[in-house]
Amino acid sequence: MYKPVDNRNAISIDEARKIIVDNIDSVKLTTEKIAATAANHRIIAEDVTAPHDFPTFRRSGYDGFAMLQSDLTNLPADLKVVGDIPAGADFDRPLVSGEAVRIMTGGYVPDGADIVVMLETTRMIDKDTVQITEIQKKDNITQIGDYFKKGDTLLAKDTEINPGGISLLSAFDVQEISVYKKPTIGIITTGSELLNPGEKIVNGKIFNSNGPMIRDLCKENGADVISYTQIKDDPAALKSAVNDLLGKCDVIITDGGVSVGDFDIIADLAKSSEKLLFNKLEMRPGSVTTAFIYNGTLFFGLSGNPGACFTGFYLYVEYALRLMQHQASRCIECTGTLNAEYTKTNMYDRILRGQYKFVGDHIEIGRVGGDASGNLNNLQRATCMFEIPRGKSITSKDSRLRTWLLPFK
Ligand SMILES: Nc1nc2c(c(=O)[nH]1)N[C@H]1C(S)=C(S)[C@@H](COP(=O)(O)OP(=O)(O)OC[C@H]3O[C@@H](n4cnc5c(N)ncnc54)[C@H](O)[C@@H]3O)O[C@H]1N2
Ligand code: MOO
Repeated sequence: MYKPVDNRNAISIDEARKIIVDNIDSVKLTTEKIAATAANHRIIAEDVTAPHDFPTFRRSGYDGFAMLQSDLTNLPADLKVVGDIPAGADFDRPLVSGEAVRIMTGGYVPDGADIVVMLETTRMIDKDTVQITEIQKKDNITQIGDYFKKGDTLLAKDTEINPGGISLLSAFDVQEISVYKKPTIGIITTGSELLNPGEKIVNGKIFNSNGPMIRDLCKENGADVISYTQIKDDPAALKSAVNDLLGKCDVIITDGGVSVGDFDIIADLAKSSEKLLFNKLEMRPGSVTTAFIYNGTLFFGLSGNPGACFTGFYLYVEYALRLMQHQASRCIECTGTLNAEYTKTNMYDRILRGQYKFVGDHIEIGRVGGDASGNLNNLQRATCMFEIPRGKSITSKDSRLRTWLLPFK
């Protein structure tokens, strides 16, 4: 018994992404408080402002001597060294005319002092007297609040924190912050041909290579993969795997079974969903990449072909995962210059896996490995993807093509 072939409405990459944007609110991430030092690459959910001025005391920018500028009008000037201020030390009285204190970089500049003279432009003429011979251009003092005033924004809401931000939070002893919870993901790979690791390879069977790739792509895009299952092409098994995940995941990603075959069970699930977002794209590979909302959960049905799975993830799932975390895609869209003629043509835009390099003032792009959608020989090596426009003409060398530079590559 064969299924009839369904007619699907093909849309462009940009139309599909617009649909994702319009429906991303179906996933609303709640917030949680976490330790600031554990927040690298998390997205801050509310502004963090400076609890006080920074620096909190007048700070020396150099190792040298602190003194009064008015003592330096006639050079050479000999000043009495009345103390030593190593890093971390306080000084218990204001400095007065004729005095200098030895001070270290970052040291507290005592009241009264209004200049720090670098060690290199001083000399000790006896154990307690320092002599300054050169005119000083700068005071070398960082004033209270020079870098931040109390109430200034340290990190704005929706910022992705990086180690620089962690440093900022630490500088102000902000120990806990509010961040968006990571999107929770359930992955279901489908296919009766899929072996489990360690099983014997026989005709018709393959190891599941897309599942582990999707799992790590999700993780590197800030998501929490809370479930990972491999099922046969069996509608009952799919239903049960989906039911187990509903309500627990923000997004469910399936792989395989989205085409028009008799066992394309995801295609059937998509049809029974409350909202089909798309199930045919004017691109290859990955033309059957599907997205839909089923029982309130956002689903992405990636193609089983490894090249199509890879392409579909970067163009749509990465885009959506970043969007739900209030971030732009990390795939940098730019124009690349093709390094060799490409002769294949197609009725749909073809997205090739490639490599790029910066050459002078442009980005040179070229194919890497095979272009068949089932070919996985370039998944590791591809550092970019680029678009061969649809149509009947050959794409010549030096064509300028829409390109996406891939993150973490
Ligand atoms: N009559 C038609 N047949 C096909 C069409 C079509 O339009 N009409 N489209 C072709 C295109 S294009 C693609 S792409 C595939 C899409 O197929 P599915 O996404 O439904 O995926 P499957 O049929 O399940 O598998 C395709 C291919 O990928 C292998 N696979 C599946 N899962 C994995 C995995 N986890 N790891 C590695 N490889 C996997 C699977 O064994 C197949 O070889 O449909 C074409 N057919
Ligand atoms: O979706 Mo298929 O990957 O277009 O070749």
